[in-house]
Amino acid sequence: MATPHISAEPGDFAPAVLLPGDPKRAERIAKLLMPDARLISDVRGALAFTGTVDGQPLSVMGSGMGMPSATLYATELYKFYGVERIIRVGTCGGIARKVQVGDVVIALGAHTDSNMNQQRLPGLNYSAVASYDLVRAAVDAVEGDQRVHVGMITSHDHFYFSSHDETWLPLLDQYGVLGVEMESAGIYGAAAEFGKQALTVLTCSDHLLDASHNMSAEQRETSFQGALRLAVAAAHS
Ligand SMILES: O=P(O)(O)O[C@H]1O[C@H](CO)[C@@H](O)[C@H]1O
Ligand SMILES: O=c1cc[nH]c(=O)[nH]1
Repeated sequence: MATPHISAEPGDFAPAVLLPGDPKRAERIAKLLMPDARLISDVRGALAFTGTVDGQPLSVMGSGMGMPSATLYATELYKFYGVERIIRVGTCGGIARKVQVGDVVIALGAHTDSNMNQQRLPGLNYSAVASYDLVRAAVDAVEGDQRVHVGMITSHDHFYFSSHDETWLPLLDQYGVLGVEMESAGIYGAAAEFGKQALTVLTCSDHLLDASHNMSAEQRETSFQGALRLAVAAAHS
């Protein structure tokens, strides 16, 4: 029973799926965590793998960039493959001054300039929030001096436009927004639609108010170990 966008068979996905944006990051994560990982879908290059971590099944799949793409995959995983929890493992641009490049951000909730969730509940400014149990499991897994922030992020449609606007940034900082990315509000909305769980754990790859320590493109795809450990803890909690 393939879907239009996933060629896996029923039972191929584990109940918990890590969902990075980049399919190559999905492949790196699968190789890093699961010696027994097998490719279960590659439609449109959205690579998906399933294996085990410490004896527990886990899947990892690339979502592509932006809410339309990530929400489409989240919907098909929840609705057709029996997936119970999705943990996005991504990067974000830092907004709050206390967030430094390399820090981890656990997204309690995601504001958004997208209207995808408004289409679900017309007339409502829907609040897209993470699953409390997953937040708690990720926070419980923080060790020692690991720099981790827990709070709100914002999910934007544009990479190059509104979130980088000089008038917006101080306001977002004032209102406690930790960082910006492009998928979580959509994924959290899909989880709510199907009564499932979702969480986003991000690595700050660049800072919108101070570009001096920004990661290179390669670092953005390889500097996710700290976030990954928290994501796996939440996946298997
Ligand atoms: O690193 P990923 O997970 O792709 O996340 C961020 O990076 C991409 C933009 O460069 C967007 O997908 C944004 O959400
Ligand atoms: O969406 C994103 C992701 C990383 N950095 C940004 O500035 N924006």
